[in-house]
Amino acid sequence: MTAAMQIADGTGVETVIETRGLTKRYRGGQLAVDGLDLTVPAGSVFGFLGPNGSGKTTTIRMLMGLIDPTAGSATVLGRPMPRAVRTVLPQVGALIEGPALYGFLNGRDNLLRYDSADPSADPRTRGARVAAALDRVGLTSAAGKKAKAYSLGMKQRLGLAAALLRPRRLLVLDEPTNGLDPQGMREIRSLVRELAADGTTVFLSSHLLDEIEQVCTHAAVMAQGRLLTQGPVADLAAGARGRLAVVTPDTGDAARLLKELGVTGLSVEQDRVTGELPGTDVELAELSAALVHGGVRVRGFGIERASLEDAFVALTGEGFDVAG
Ligand SMILES: Nc1ncnc2c1ncn2[C@@H]1O[C@H](COP(=O)(O)OP(=O)(O)OP(=O)(O)O)[C@@H](O)[C@H]1O
Repeated sequence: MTAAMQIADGTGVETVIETRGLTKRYRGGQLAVDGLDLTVPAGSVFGFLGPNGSGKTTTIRMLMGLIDPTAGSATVLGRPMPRAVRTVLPQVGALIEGPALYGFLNGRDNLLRYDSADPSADPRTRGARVAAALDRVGLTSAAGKKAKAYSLGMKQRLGLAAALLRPRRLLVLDEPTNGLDPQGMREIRSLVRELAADGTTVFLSSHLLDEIEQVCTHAAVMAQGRLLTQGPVADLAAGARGRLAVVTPDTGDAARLLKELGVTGLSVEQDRVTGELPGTDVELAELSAALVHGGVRVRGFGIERASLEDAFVALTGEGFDVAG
């Protein structure tokens, strides 16, 4: 790692994106991002999660130096943005609000065009670079097809290929799977995993909790311009307590007994009863013994792992509703 990266306070973890009090108020008065303190560790796949309109794109545009913050500061790869935009951006591959492609050119020619727009790219090795990028995103066989005939997923992949024409330390992807079908989503996800395995830090925004859980090591959760929480995905999910789940044909009796034992938020579905444990010091063995004692035929008993969605609900007191 180079000296250009920062060492986060006390932790020894290198950070590739760091913001302090980052704030954006648009001219119309809209406070889109409000005092954001974000820390993205090197080597992470960092999910920037929030419903539509929560300020994700605005944050990314500030990080990339496309718009100026109203207040606060941001460093990317250890350099202040937007001041160091010229030194930082060549090291960052970005895919923001869909790739800019020429529909009348085929995939390969689109990439050749991108590469020739880069003054530091050696024209003698251009063909090889483009071929490698096409291969990386699985577009080699479709390279001769016009980009306008590409599916949305292929267009996204071509955009990613353009971002990968040179080695990058950081990839910034704004809603990379937006509008894709499940197959397209899987392709992008596996590509992100491969890139991360090669050591590239990936920062991606999404309004899909599920996606963040599947692909990200770390996440930050935004709502209405503010950061609700950030950290390793496993820790975020663990922050929300799992639900007790009992599988039994005697759901009525089970629900009644569990209620007496202090379990709240009970819900019954077919042969399952789930609910919130009354406290952290509850003996699960006692609960199951009480059920059996009460004549309930217990076929399954345990705590269901909390998901990021549970954590989000616990944080906001509401579901992960996507507005708009
Ligand atoms: N150029 C602009 N001028 C004024 N307000 C804006 C502008 N761009 C965004 N906003 C507002 O700022 C808020 C945050 O928008 P932003 O696009 O950053 O959210 P987002 O989380 O990226 O959502 P989406 O996924 O829908 O893009 C929204 O209320 C939006 O209406």
